[in-house]
Amino acid sequence: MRESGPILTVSAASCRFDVSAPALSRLLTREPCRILRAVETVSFTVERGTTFSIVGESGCGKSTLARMVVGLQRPTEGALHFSDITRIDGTIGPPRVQMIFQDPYASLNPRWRVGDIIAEPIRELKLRQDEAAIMQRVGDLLEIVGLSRTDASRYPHAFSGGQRQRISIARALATEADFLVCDEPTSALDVSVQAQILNLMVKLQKEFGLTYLFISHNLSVVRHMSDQLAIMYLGRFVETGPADEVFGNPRHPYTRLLLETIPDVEKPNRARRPMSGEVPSPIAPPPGCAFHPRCAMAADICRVERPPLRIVAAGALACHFG
Ligand SMILES: Nc1ncnc2c1ncn2[C@@H]1O[C@H](COP(=O)(O)OP(=O)(O)OP(=O)(O)O)[C@@H](O)[C@H]1O
Repeated sequence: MRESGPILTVSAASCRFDVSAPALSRLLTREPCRILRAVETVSFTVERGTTFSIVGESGCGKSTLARMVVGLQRPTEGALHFSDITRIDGTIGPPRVQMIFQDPYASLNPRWRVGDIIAEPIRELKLRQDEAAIMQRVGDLLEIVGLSRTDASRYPHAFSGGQRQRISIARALATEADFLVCDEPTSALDVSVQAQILNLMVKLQKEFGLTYLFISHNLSVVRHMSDQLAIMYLGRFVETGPADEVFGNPRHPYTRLLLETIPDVEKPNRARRPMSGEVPSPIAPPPGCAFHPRCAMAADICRVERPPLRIVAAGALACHFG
């Protein structure tokens, strides 16, 4: 039974959106076509049972990449491939992929009881035969995520944000998912609740051998749960590698900038540098290295030549000076 090895391989995947004005209006105004490059030639593999995190500021293409992985968005170029896996019950096939969204208020149907929300995928996928077995499984799942069996009869509005995110996780597990794409799953929650949900996710990963693709704008959120880390800027990966290495020895000036904005629990009085500058438009990215307008190290070459992502130590880096 293969329990390790790549579960997802993404090969030079790009996603471009045509955001041009309607043809007639372009004809009249002579405005050219406008192509927005949300994700540009991104390649990576995710190993089974591990967490691969993608971090970057708002608008850098993280959600578009997540949507491509779950099949909600087709890549305009490149390919994504899930490897077949062998499950505990001996069945072989592609992994079941589920997404956990940022907003646990919007992602649960307010008119459904929690029990029906979690039971729906079990019924849909015919994972249990009779109603008693379905409700037994719903109760088990509620307990697995730290809620109580009796919560099945309540409606989502009766729960806090953190509890709702637990319900979302239970619903994802109800499909017997192997691979969870988590798009900012804790960013709508209070800091103390964030830690509880992250701890739950780590526990579930160990218990069920889950694989996570974890998306966040906040490096501190992914710090303790990532195996591999990719830093994304304007649609491209600029630094990748084992999480310990990227945190311990950040090479890209953008990674260092992201790290400087994290509060340091050991040095609470250290001045936190705010993020300077804005992410440029993905419709008209700057020439050369897209980060150069915000980079304190930028030299002439950075303004004209885009640094390719090249192998450095156990990871990869796109910087002329790394
Ligand atoms: N369907 C679409 N049509 C046109 N542009 C889009 C579409 N979806 C995303 N974009 C654009 O693609 C770029 C990347 O967006 P995306 O949501 O992937 O970034 P993000 O890093 O997840 O940001 P956020 O954290 O704010 O969601 C943005 O400029 C966004 O406006």
